[in-house]
Amino acid sequence: MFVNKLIEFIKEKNSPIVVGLDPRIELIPNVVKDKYFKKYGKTFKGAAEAILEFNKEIIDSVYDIIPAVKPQIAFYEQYGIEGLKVYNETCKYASVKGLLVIGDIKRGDIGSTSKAYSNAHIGKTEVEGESLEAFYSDSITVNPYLGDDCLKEFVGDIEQYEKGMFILVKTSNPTSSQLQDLVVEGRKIYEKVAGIVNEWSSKYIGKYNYSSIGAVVGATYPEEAKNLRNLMPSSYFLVPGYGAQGGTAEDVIHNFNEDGLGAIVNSSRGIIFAYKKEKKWSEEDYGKAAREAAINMRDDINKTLESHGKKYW
Ligand SMILES: O=C(O)c1cc(=O)[nH]c(=O)n1[C@@H]1O[C@H](COP(=O)(O)O)[C@@H](O)[C@H]1O
Repeated sequence: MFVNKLIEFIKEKNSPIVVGLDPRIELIPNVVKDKYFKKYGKTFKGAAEAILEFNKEIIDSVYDIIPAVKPQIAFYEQYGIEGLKVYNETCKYASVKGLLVIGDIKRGDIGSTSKAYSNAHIGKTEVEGESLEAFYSDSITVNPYLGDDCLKEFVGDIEQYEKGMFILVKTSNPTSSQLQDLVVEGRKIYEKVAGIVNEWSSKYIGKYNYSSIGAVVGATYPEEAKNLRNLMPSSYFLVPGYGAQGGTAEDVIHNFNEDGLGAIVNSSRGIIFAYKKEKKWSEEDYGKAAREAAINMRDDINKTLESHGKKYW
């Protein structure tokens, strides 16, 4: 079951953090880019191959200190088919290195279309009686705004293939309140979504009392997190927004339960492009810089959890 593995990896590595693999070609070191642009020209193929080498070095540098990575598919899609191939190669490489892969795909459509998205990312696609895997991931992000019949289509594959999903509840962006905080029938919309997530979560609880059906709760909304933690006690929270978006360890603390579990905090730019932030790093050191940034983030969150009496393992 996805959530059991996630918890075991978090405990083994003493690390409730996720590294987001959101490559931006303009920030990839020239030593990597130049090689591929020379070989393939300034093309999608050149960009995609540079991204793959970059991602592999990042994964090699952090795989032993984190439980999971989260590639955001948009950063690959923008390079067309070549980008999508590299998305999948990145997911598989991370998995071979012993990491859980959270495919940040944010899908959701009418039921029958959601099923096709589910086949593509956490299930299998049938071709004349053959069951084939399109893209590899252990868990995905899902947009709930089409309602229950959309979510239901992902749940079948979660059960059958022991995968997970994180449903968007309260997102980290500055204007997330514009729609998510509207009050309808006495409750904010994100609270209503939390109610739906809680219902789905409680049907798929693993051996550590957490569910493979989780929620996305932005690090930038600590007050809302307190409320959401109570509304979805068994849901695992994916918490993006630490670092580059301004979220701090203190901000994310309410996403964790008293057992020190219940949340996994993501940082993308802050880790993978850490080499850009300090003069001490040369371009070639981008892997080392990412490792140091991931260790600092892990220690920051662990120290803060301990100071709140929330870490017991
Ligand atoms: O689902 C997500 O991962 C997500 C939800 C959300 O509310 N906010 C958010 O930033 N994200 C993703 O988390 C990552 C944040 O990246 P950084 O801001 O670079 O750390 C990006 O991949 C976003 O798409």
